[in-house]
Amino acid sequence: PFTTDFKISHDFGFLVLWPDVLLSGTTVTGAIRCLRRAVFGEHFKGGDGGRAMLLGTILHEVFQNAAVRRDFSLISLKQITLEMEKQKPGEKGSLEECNLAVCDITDIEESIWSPRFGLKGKLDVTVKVAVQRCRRGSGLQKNRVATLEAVLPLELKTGRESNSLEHRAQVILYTLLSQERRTEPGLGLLLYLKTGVMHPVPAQRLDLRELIKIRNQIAHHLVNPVEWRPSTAQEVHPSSLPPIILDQGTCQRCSQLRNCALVHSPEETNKDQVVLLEQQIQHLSEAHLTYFAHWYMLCLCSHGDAPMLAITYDLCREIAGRCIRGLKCQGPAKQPSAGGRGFHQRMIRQKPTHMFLISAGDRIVLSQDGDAGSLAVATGTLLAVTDEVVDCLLDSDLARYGPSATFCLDRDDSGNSMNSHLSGLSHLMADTQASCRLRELIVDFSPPRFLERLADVLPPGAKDSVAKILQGLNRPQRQAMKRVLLSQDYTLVVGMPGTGKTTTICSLVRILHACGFSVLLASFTHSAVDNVLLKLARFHVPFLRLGHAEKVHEALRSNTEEGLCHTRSISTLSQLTQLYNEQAVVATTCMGASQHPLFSRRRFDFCVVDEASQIGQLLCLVPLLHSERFVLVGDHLQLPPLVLSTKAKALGMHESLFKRLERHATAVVQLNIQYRMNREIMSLSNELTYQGCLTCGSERVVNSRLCLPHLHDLALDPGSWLKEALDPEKSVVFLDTDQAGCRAADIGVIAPYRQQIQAVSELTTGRDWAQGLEINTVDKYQGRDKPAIIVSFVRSDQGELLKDWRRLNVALTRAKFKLLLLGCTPALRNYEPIARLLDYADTHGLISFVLVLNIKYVMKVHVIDAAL
Ligand SMILES: Nc1ncnc2c1ncn2[C@@H]1O[C@H](COP(=O)(O)OP(=O)(O)OP(=O)(O)O)[C@@H](O)[C@H]1O
Repeated sequence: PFTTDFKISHDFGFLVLWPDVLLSGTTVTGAIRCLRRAVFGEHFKGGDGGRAMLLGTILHEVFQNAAVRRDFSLISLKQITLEMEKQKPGEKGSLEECNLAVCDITDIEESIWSPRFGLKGKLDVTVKVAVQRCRRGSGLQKNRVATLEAVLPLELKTGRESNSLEHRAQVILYTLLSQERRTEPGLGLLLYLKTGVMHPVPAQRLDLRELIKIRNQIAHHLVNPVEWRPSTAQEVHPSSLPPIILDQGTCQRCSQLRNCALVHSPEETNKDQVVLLEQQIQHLSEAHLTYFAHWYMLCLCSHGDAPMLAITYDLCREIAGRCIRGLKCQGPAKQPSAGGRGFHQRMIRQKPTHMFLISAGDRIVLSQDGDAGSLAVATGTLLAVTDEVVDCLLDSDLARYGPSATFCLDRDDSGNSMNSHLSGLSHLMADTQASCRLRELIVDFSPPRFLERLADVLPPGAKDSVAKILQGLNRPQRQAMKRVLLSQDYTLVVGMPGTGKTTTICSLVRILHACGFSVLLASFTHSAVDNVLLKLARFHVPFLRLGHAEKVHEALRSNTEEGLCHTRSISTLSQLTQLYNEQAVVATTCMGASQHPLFSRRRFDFCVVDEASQIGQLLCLVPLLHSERFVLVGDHLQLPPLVLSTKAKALGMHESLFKRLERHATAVVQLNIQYRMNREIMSLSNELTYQGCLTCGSERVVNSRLCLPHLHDLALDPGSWLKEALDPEKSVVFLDTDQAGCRAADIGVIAPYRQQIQAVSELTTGRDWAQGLEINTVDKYQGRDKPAIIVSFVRSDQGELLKDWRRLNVALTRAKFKLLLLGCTPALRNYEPIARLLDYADTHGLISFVLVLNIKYVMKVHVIDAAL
């Protein structure tokens, strides 16, 4: 039970600062030698790796598999098996007064999050041991041997047997994590796979205290990444970092050396260190360093504002749609298809609660319901969700908790996307040819170069196939193909709403492929990548889809690495290398491009990035680092990158790379022929955003109307607002609620606020007539469309979201045949973009009547909606 008084003494208790910052054992122990490196390690993740880490991972896995089977002779990788066989745990355990034998394996990769100690981690192996303890005494009690059973964390080490401070410290921290699940073990085990020697590591209070102190220092630096000094010109500055250590040897081998050099200031270094650090950045100009400093600070700002631990036991979470409680496993977990990994678990929902902040594809974390001690028993991905069931891919099997256990599912926000952004920034500053060229284009704004003649790039043999692909395209789309083929550096393709971006990208990839170029296709989300690939697959262009198979569209799984390895029976490293090298088209998310080993050995002729105006500037750099030329497809007049931190946004973090490079008009081609909206709906966006530049692709598009076959059966009163609102000939109707006092919260499909969506969903969830009705924010609708859209503007007072004209533009360009806008015109006139829209609607007779609404009519709206 919580009290307000906590007592910490020499012998009892720890002071844990910022307990919501969960740090891994590796991070804390890494800080023993250099605290600064540990802080950088959390910011610029992914710097370590290489052969040693790969071997380590393989060895861990082989050992863990053998341990689970309790048979160290059966592993298919024979060479390693032989070594493993000699290294069974328990053979050489020794501690002066402890004789210890492993009797059972309780768990493998047990994941534990501990907000109590501010730590998290995965225990390599959790073992049950029998400890024979020799009790010293006198007389008859002399040298009595007691056998105790205990469950202990066992840490595997694959490198040299050092029994080092860091290794022991890691085990000690795992004894703290273990306390979240069972009684304090007071002891952990350290097993060196190379020699087979196992060291028992007692968790002494003094060691624990020192390690918690180090953890607190790292947490302090992570929580306070920037300082606000309002009196200075810049106002916000990076906070001071832990000091640079004075050990040249350690620094020279450090994976964070470049990042350390990029942020160091001369006054914090000694003479020798200055030389070492300056060497790392001597290739950079003042402008490059300024770019680095600016974006580094933006990332820190945004990181400092990000919520820390998503899972606090807050009763409001369920009501706010942030979690699903009361989930029960429906039968045992299945193994995923085609060599996939993890546990495919279907869970039954006890009631269909709303969950607006979690959707398929999200990273999730499962905790045991109502038991703070069993936080994060599994993590994974949400595959699908209905009112009745939830399908997840998990990293551990929930069977061990028994059939009656109930779980709570939360979105896992602990993974920090800032790492990928900073990794992009750090690589941009590297001393390589590719980074140097990108710096010239992006930081120095060197004008992009173009060839004069297509004949210089088009191989004669490809002419016919290229001409055939071009046939299906309209003039601006063909123009875009030509510009890309002539480009030496980059092209920006502006895809206005409904202008066939996917068709254009797909044709572009086909043409580049036909010309013999290799292409890296990237986007922000998995679904956007798959969207293009699904189209591409129809044209039989071979491609490799990187990414976890379970996150990839079912129809594309045979093109994933797992799928291709399976169908081609790839089992050796050289076969895998060949697969990586021979694929002319490779597709990935931007984040995926920062992690996959393929990118350490391969460059592409072109990189095509979809949704580029919505991708953060630094994240967009990640795939570009692996190609000679790039094409960004987007529209900066639609939604910009999402930046949650208001401070970072105010300082310019929402500037996409697409927007930054748009200053070079020669690089820009516009797609302005659209196939989505009829003329009336399109005219709103033309008036508001595109200055009349957007045109309809055909007469059919111009005159298309919503088809309502049952409209006449409804016998609506002549002159009623509903009759007018549903009239297919009136493609745009603005329902003015000013005098009627209608609660706008009662109607709507697109709304700018989550609370509004929640309110409307509560009225419709589970009702037959609302089946398939989609209610969402503008942001979730970007890139999509529907035959009819109802936009509820909601507010009758000032609000930030409505001020964003790009958001308004997206809301107005989702409907194909019918757009109903609902709002209070006098209030909405306070927003400049909407005022312009209202003027336009007014002069074109689109604001047709004042609405008098009561609850009867609300129900009618829904009934009619079902009839659509
Ligand atoms: N050149 C064209 N001629 C005829 N129809 C086209 C052409 N280009 C695209 N379309 C049509 O336009 C519609 C939208 O195209 P597509 O699926 O490529 O766009 P999208 O990427 O979903 O839309 P957006 O441009 O809004 O992102 C499709 O029905 C497609 O067939």
